Amino acid sequence: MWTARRIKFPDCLHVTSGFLSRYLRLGPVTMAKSKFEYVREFEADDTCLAHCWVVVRLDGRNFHRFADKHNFAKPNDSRALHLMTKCAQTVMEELEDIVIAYGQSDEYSFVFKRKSNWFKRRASKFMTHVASQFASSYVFYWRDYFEDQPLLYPPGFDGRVVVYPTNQTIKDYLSWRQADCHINNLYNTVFWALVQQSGLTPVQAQGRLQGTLAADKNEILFSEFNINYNNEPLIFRKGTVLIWQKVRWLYLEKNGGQEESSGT
Ligand SMILES: Nc1nc2c(ncn2[C@@H]2O[C@H](COP(=O)(O)OP(=O)(O)OP(=O)(O)O)[C@@H](O)[C@H]2O)c(=O)[nH]1
Ligand SMILES: [Mg+2]
Ligand SMILES: [Mg+2]
Repeated sequence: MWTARRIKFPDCLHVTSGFLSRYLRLGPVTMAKSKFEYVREFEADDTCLAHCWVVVRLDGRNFHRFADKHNFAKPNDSRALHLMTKCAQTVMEELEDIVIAYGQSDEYSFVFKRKSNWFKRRASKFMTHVASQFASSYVFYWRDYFEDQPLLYPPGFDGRVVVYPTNQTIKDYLSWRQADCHINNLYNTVFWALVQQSGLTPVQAQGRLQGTLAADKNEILFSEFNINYNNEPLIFRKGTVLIWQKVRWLYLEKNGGQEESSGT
């Protein structure tokens, strides 16, 4: 049974540090070949297949609610999209070997180069580093994009890793995400026009759009709302691609003030 005992603070500190130092001293020596070593065998090998493109895709957790609570504009909130892109940019700058990123709505995909050996290609390392860097950036930069809208609770992002074996499959993956952006955005643009401009209820708007094809939706937008879908902003229709750009940068040499350029 535990009994409450009054320990003066310095005594307590002494006891704690004595305990710690004993364990730290023994730690490396005993743990290296201890009988406990076998537990490492429970760790799964999650090395991504060699020579393949590795994709980490993040997606906002329950962003339907998050968007509502934070008064995102419907169907697209430019602040939210640009904040997502700022986070993706931070991920690309802070982590290694990401060659391209693609984002739309509450998701971003990051493609690692085929020959990347970052963290020995362990999927869990790729995914957790991307997710944590992205989520912390989202909170860190929130105020830069949502000046008058306080962040009401911490957002979360799920992540998955998928490995693509050929250039064709990675191209098709990116095309698939972009097609998803297009289909959802066309639907949402008409849906919210019907609700916001024609006064339909969400259920009525949904009913009106049931069974319609892309051409029908374009027609509704044009004939009823004078909107040419092709003139909608590209960022809404196609999403955002981030790639590295080679730049020449100038610096001044200490002596002589001569300008030189260097490729990065
Ligand atoms: N109003 C508004 N909502 C957005 C915007 N971007 C994303 N969303 C919301 O975020 C949702 C993203 O869809 P999903 O990722 O499929 O759904 P989710 O609610 O995040 O749920 P899970 O991903 O399954 O956790 C959309 O359905 C919208 O409700 C935006 O710019 N404006
Ligand atoms: Mg989501
Ligand atoms: Mg999503």
